[in-house]
Amino acid sequence: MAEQVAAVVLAGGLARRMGGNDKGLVQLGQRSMIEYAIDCLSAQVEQVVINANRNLEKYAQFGLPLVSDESNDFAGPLAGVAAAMTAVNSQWLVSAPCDCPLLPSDLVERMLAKAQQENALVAVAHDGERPQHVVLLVHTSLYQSINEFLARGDRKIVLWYRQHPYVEVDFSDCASAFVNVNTPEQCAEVEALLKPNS
Ligand SMILES: Nc1nc2c(ncn2[C@@H]2O[C@H](COP(=O)(O)OP(=O)(O)OP(=O)(O)O)[C@@H](O)[C@H]2O)c(=O)[nH]1
Ligand SMILES: [Mg+2]
Repeated sequence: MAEQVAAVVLAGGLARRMGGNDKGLVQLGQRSMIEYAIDCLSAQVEQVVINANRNLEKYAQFGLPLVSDESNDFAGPLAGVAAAMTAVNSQWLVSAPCDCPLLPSDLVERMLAKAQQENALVAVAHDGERPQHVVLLVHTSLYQSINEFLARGDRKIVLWYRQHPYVEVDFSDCASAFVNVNTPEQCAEVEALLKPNS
């Protein structure tokens, strides 16, 4: 287990493509969508926190620390990363969205190894076709940098991390691990990929 890394599962968005239903709580197979990412990350780091902005009493049932964005204007996933940094005391924070139920079981070790090897402060997962902008490893010393970026009204994660030494981490060997469930139709597609009883 990577002790110097904590993780946040981001569930703070509006989920408009899911008809506004809180995406982390949408049923996928036998469970709430967020539980897949929670389980995957809990096996890789000591501390996992949930970032959510609605239905907090329902998210509390997962028994993990819960943090909401510091502002209530839905400033995007980076706001969730910053909020999570206030709840952890690790050197690094990994973020993953609640709508990626098939994440790699070696996500954290590969992100950390590459960041350390390249002296980077941010690592971004790359599936071979595109960077996965919300699957990040971020050094927690960048907390203030995120808040300054958001305070300027900026939102785009890629514009933020390009200001810092960053690396892309190649996960093209398991690209399907980043399958993203944004719509009810995608829920049905991904349910077909889940192991029985999961
Ligand atoms: N904390 C926080 N997380 C967000 C915010 N907006 C999006 N996210 C998270 O970022 C991740 C990727 O975003 P999307 O897949 O577009 O999710 P979304 O914005 O809820 O969904 P759409 O409205 O359909 O685009 C998801 O895990 C969201 O929960 C936000 O304003 N605050
Ligand atoms: Mg998504």
